[in-house]
Amino acid sequence: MASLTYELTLAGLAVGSAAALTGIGLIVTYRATGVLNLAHGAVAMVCAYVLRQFVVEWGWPLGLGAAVTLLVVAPGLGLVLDVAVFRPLALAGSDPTRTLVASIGVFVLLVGAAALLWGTGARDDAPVLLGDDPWAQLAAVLLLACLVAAVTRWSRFGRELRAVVDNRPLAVLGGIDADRVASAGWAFGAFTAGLTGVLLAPYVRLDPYGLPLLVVEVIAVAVAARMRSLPVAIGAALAIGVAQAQMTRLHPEGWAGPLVQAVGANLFVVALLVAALVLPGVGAKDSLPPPEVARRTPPGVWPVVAVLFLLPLGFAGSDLRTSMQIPALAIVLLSLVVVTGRGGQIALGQAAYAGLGALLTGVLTGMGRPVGPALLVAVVTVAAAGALTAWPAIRRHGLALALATLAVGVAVSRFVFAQPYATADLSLARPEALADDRAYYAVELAVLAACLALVGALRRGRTGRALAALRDHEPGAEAAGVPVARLKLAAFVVGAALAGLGGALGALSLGAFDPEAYDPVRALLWFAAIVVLGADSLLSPLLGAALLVALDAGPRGGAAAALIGLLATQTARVPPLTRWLGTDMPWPGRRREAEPLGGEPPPAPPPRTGGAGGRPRPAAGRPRPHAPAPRLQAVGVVYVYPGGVLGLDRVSVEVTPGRVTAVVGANGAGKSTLFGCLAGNLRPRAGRVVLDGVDITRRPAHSRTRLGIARSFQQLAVFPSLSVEDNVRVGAEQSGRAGAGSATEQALRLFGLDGAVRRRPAAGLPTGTLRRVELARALAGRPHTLLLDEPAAGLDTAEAADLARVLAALAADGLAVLVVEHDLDLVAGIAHTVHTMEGGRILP
Ligand SMILES: Nc1ncnc2c1ncn2[C@@H]1O[C@H](COP(=O)(O)OP(=O)(O)OP(=O)(O)O)[C@@H](O)[C@H]1O
Repeated sequence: MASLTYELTLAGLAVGSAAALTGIGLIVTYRATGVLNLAHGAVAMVCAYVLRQFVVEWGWPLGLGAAVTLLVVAPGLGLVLDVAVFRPLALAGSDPTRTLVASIGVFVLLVGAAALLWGTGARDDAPVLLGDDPWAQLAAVLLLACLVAAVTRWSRFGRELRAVVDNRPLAVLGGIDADRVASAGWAFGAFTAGLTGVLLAPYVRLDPYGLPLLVVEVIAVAVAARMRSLPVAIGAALAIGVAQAQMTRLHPEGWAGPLVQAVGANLFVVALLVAALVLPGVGAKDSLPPPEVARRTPPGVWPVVAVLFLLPLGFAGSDLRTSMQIPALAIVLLSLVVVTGRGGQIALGQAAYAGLGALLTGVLTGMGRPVGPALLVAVVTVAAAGALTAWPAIRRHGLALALATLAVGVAVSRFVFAQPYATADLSLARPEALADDRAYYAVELAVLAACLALVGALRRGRTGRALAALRDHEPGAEAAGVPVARLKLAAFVVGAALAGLGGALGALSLGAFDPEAYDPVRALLWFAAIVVLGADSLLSPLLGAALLVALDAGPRGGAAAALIGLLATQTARVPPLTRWLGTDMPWPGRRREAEPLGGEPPPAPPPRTGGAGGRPRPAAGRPRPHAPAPRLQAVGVVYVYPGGVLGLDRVSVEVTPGRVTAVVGANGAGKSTLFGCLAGNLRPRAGRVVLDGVDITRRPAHSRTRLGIARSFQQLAVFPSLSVEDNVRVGAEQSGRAGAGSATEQALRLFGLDGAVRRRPAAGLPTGTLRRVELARALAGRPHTLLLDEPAAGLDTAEAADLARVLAALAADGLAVLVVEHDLDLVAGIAHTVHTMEGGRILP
């Protein structure tokens, strides 16, 4: 027994050391470049193919082939990725999320290129470099880790690397060539990827898909190490490797048997799930950047598309069968328009929902249920699964969200689609009436048209505006009253249902369940496709599905992946394709600097005040708050930041109806912290926030907005892709009060935004105009209390004076106004009460 334990431990160490190698490569690249390279495994796969090409195909000696592969090809590939993909993105001022999309593009491009060059079949003759001696592998890993540690600790390059990692702009100012550091990071990362690839290739099937995904699973060890600690990554990799090997001894009887074995064989996937869904998220809190400007599709485009989609009705045989994949895939891609295009959420697990839809339909029809009801039950079940899996993901952003959705996709693929107990003997027979391919294609088209109409209506209406607001500026959307968590969940649920429906229709067209069709790599390809075509466009799914099916129907697979991948790596240079058709100008596009309205001067802010007793009063058009205005109070509020900094120390303050209350103080005095506690973005450790006697301390931000407490932001929080009118409308619609239309009109009029500017997208309008848009949005919800965080920031003197008049008038009209402001002139002119803060306290 002891010897079996020893043998299994050795086997586990071999797997663990390969995983540790990946962890080292991922962490070093991330530290040097800020990029978590999802394509690490694809680089590993390409290097394994290259070594095989040298040694098996061309007959080179193994040593020479390995040296050229590891010391020339792999670092060279890393440098090419740096120069051709990631540096241009950094120079274009790209955000981490776009960089993430580029790394997905590299993944898809390399997988596609490998399929084109070497075919999609698995090779079992990859050369063996170190043998299966785990000690040799372990020694190689430890040697490499020591080398990395020594270089980073003691060499000049190491000092530069640490400086760049700590603060890149500061390092550059200090004369460090950050590009050189990044290039070295890419070259080293690619070298470790290459080493992993050539070590693993003989023991796993070498094909374009398997190895890259295997390496994706191992990202768990880098996440567990918080993308920082090499010893933790190596320890986690070895521990999981050994535990996975030891689990092969378990053979429980009964229903748990296959499940335990599946877990045992996929412990890295379990670790990825835990790392992505349970551990705190890694990476910056970015979302996809919003599209710049919404454009209308020219009227001629849709009829042309309709005719093209009707053409296959005249086809027969294999052409028709191939065409039948297009509407099904278009529905799957449409799910990404909802989640990614409109909702701005990264979704890398859609293949799982598509596959589950197909699988459940197959199981139900296999049990004798008719196809229609089976499809319906399958879609509803997949929607529920979407809710379940999205729940842990919805509080994550950017990289963390990408990993969470990817982990779900990989887990479903490994634990469901790859398991014989789930997919054995599954066939999907169409009903008699739809046995004819042409009839089935017609039904698919009808379903696709219905889905397009549904998503189109969703995008145009109140939910579509709220989703766009969420995508454009999440805190701003929350402040406007959008229930962010619920809306994200709804987007993921609708997305899962659409993906499930498309997946089921695709499987029904084939008459079989093909697990390869729902491989997690597909999900990456679909995501990249919808992003490069234009994520917030109804045309993209149609174009994307036609492109992917047509290209992959050719003699060699991989052409579609290569093309889409290439485009996804070039988002800094190539705009989304549907832009040429005049549809929604979608992401990606650089956010433009604020620029004046071409030709049209910004309308003058409305000093529409005046009235009895010399007190300013806004025009009768102001959206009226509910009366009488309740009183907002902070009572003994204490707030402590996670690092232990005391933000607020027993602060009590009252925001009184009909008065302007100002809070002033030096930088770091605690003004923004107080603001956050009142608005609901920060939860106090002690004390209460009270509205008209009711404790609202635990109410989230959007719910406080619905109670009548509106806020503005220090940094502008408008929704750039929406028009001025829609920005304001979101505030009116989400406040939960009736009469959104008239409230929008009144707010637009009050702030002089009811002219031609109302139809302009907020992107690119001058700061002064955007401040008014933000205030109009806040007032459109008919609040009784207005919290303003440095409202004069970025305004010129005239604009600040106009703002002061409006605020005074609003207070005169009964509103409770709190202003946190540096501009003491503004405060002196309008405030009835001024509090001074210092060191987290209100001075007596
Ligand atoms: N996220 C954070 N983590 C840790 N400490 C923080 C954080 N945000 C603020 N602080 C600290 O809390 C204290 C209060 O900061 P706060 O931002 O509320 O001040 P402020 O008066 O609004 O300053 P400013 O005018 O510069 O915005 C400061 O000491 C600040 O350094």
